[in-house]
Amino acid sequence: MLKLTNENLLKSQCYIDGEWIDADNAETMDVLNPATGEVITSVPKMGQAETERAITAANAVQKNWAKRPAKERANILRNWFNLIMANQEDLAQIITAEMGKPLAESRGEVAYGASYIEWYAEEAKRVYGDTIPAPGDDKRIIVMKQPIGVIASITPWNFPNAMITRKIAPALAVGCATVMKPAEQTPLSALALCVLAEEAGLPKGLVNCVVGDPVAIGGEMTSNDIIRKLTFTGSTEVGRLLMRQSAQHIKKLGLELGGNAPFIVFDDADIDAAVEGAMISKYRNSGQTCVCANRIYVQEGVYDQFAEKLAAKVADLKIGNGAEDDVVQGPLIDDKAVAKVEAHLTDAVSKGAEIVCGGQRHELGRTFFEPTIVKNVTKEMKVAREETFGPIAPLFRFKDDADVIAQANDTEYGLASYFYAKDMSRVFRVAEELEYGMVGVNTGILSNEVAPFGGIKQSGLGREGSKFGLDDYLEIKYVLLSEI
Ligand SMILES: NC(=O)C1=CN([C@@H]2O[C@H](COP(=O)(O)OP(=O)(O)OC[C@H]3O[C@@H](n4cnc5c(N)ncnc54)[C@H](OP(=O)(O)O)[C@@H]3O)[C@@H](O)[C@H]2O)C=CC1
Ligand SMILES: O=C(O)CCCC(=O)O
Repeated sequence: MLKLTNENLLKSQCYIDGEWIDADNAETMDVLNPATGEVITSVPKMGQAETERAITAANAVQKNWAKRPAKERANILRNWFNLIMANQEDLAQIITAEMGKPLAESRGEVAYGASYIEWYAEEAKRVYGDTIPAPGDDKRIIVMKQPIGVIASITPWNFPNAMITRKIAPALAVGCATVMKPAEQTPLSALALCVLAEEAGLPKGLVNCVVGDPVAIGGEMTSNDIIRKLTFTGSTEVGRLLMRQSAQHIKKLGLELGGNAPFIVFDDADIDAAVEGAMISKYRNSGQTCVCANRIYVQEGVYDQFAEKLAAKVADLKIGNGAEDDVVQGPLIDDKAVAKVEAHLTDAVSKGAEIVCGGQRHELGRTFFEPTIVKNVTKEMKVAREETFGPIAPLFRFKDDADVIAQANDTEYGLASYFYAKDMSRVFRVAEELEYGMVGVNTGILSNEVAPFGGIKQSGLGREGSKFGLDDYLEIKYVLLSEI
């Protein structure tokens, strides 16, 4: 049973044009707690018509919002940030209830999500244009940056709060209006953010949240000409589909898609630090993040030592309902997620990998899976090519730098990568040669609001966070002034 201090944060209706409403056909869908299987509440199952109304509402207010001075927009966003932090515990309880991650991680996610609002509230005041020396004495060139207009966002279940703020905050800060569609497993965090957005003073219609049929909602978002940008976090498969659908109106796209992160431990690394980094990178959110270490490459001289130390740490992980004290591994999101983990493991073992620890569903049942380590993994196995999105640490052995860089880059993905080494010339060379949007050196965690998060290759387009993240919501206009 979800008990909140501020009960108003638990919503069972969607938020369109500043009103809390049901689906036109009154259909609903249940939101389940993945740790217990209990129904937390139900939410409307909306479709095309409601999405269209949300887009129209956003369009009606966008230009006025954009005209307000950046400082005014910033002050309202700052109110939103303050309210989120004041309600941090309730928002964390909601994340844990609908998504399953341990409460400590949920509290961290709320603060992490809010940090994007704080950062962009500040940064919105610095949307500088430019002047350019003109090619003739009778001419002047001015470059201005203007908000792109109405944007749509589609977000996943693994970070039900922060993936929304990371997209909405820069959009609102520069003067865009927004329509969001959260994942069907985790709509409650999104709706709670809307409650606080309203309280913070964000004008009616500026932030809209539509929950329901992904095909109908995504179809409207990509076919409605008012939407000028679609920002999506989720699987590469759905990203590709949305990109295809967006081609009709040549919409700007922000895509944060799948990853297949290599985590490399060189023989000169601090092995204890590398083990700590691997624990965070691999087992945060039970392995359900797109930047989780998916392939762990360990140089042959330190392979056994690393495997032994990692296994000792994994043995200490407490599994259970994320709402309970000291639990650090919650359930996986659903049966499909467990089936993928099992398929990857079965495939690896059938091709010669050896289970060091874990390897099966946990005795708690449901979607709890034991944190697992497998040794003697090779590139022929599924774990080498596909994102597992679960708590399996596959340990690959490598000989030298050239060998591991070639293996690490041998994937269509290019989101996050990590390596541990001390030698400075190696550090620079490897950081340059890894074909990834993000490289963590001697660290297992990369994400923060001041840095550009994003991938290359089939991991996506655009960047979120940092000053670079603002450009994704702005258009450049060049004005040529000519003397007459
Ligand atoms: N990059 C990342 O952060 C993430 C990667 N993944 C990867 O994807 C795999 C599958 O996870 P899954 O949750 O199914 O990811 P999806 O890509 O299916 O879901 C992400 C979001 O896209 C929506 N969506 C799904 N289909 C459509 C569609 N046709 N049109 C518009 N929106 C759509 C979902 O809505 P709805 O929930 O209503 O289906 C959800 O809001 C994971 O195992 C993992 O490998 C998953 C989540 C996050
Ligand atoms: O998995 C994701 O989609 C989001 C990455 C989490 C992070 O920001 O670190």
